[in-house]
Amino acid sequence: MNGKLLVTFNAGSSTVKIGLFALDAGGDGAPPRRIGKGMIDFHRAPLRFGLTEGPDHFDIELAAPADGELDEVLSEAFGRLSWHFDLDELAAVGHRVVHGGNLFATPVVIDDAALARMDSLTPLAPLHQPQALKLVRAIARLRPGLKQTASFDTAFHASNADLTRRFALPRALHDAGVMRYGFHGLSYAFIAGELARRRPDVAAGRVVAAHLGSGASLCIMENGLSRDSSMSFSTLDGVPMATRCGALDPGALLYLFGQKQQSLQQVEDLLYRRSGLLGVSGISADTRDLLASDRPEAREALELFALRVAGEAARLATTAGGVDALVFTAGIGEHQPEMRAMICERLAWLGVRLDAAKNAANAFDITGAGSQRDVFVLATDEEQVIASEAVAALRTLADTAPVTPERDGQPP
Ligand SMILES: Nc1ncnc2c1ncn2[C@@H]1O[C@H](COP(=O)(O)OP(=O)(O)O)[C@@H](O)[C@H]1O
Ligand SMILES: CC(=O)OP(=O)(O)O
Ligand SMILES: [Mg+2]
Repeated sequence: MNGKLLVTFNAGSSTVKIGLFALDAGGDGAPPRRIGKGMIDFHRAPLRFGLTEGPDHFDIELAAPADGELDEVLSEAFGRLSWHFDLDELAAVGHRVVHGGNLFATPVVIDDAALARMDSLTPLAPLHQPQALKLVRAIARLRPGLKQTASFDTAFHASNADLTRRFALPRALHDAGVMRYGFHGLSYAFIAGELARRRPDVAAGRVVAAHLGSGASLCIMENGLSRDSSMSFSTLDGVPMATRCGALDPGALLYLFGQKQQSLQQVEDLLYRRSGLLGVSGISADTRDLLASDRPEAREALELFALRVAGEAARLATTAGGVDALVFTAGIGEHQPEMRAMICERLAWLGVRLDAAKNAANAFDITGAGSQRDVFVLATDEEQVIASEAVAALRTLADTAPVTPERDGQPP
């Protein structure tokens, strides 16, 4: 593989997280070493660009680009990177692509055909897929010939049993791909690896990992392999999220379309952007604001979140025939003791007990005295997984032609 540098983009629902990795660390087979990180936050945009140089670390801040400005922002970013690095040293850019459907079970080097297939899954992840693919196309225009890779959220759940993946719909629909996929797989892959490193005894068992961020889901892993998860066909299912509704009676949709004569666009906007914590509280999509509020609607949104997260943990335990440990991760999971306590109180019947002081300190092991399940807090790192998968994809598919530069939305 040529090049010693790797840039990663993790396009989530409310932010794009950027990673800068060195590939020269420790010789062949060593994981990419993170040397920089950054963020485009679409809600709390710093509206400036910066690259702060530490002893061996770069902090990158990018303006949240308005429509049509992405190329300029990225061009500036590559320009600034070139002050510090020879951009010919750039081996690839790795992307998180949320939906791989049943089209992608492993990371790939992106070519025109792969890009078209990823595009075809956009309706199933409208908050995520367009952002990631916009970045792919913008980078193809800016640096034609540079290899780009895609790592899929869905791929980690390929180990789920056929029965688990099935909706109770006619078989033909399942065969056509209408099934449970599961998301946040890059995060769960990182958690599985980190837990195996720190507590191999626990990782070998049945572990419910709760990725609680803007998007939120839970996954039960057995010996590090996904057995079931709360998100399914799209990024709407499972627990309530910042602005997404989580599991909903499909009869409510029939009512909205039929009796209320709502359009597809109105219902999509309602379910993806106006529901969840924002919809229930009417105050904010951010749990920090809700915890700080004394309004009863804020409390109700948080209680509903905790109830549904605990309920999913119990359902997932049924899939695996039990649960030995819980792991909390992502923004809420890593930083919010109050929310972890609310969820664990609802799992007290399972013998879950927290150590209040360790929980308050966001410690790794927050298991309380007499608890029948271990409880942990782990910081996730999706970018590290994207970087490792990019290296793997480049090794196996070294000859793939890179994406043809084109304007957004126009055929090549
Ligand atoms: N340092 C923090 N302290 C408290 N809450 C946090 C912190 N960071 C993130 N959160 C909470 O986590 C949620 C966002 O999760 P995050 O994983 O950062 O989002 P995303 O899914 O966009 O990556 C918000 O509800 C926010 O309040
Ligand atoms: C799949 C998903 O919801 O991702 P995020 O949490 O990044 O929005
Ligand atoms: Mg996220």
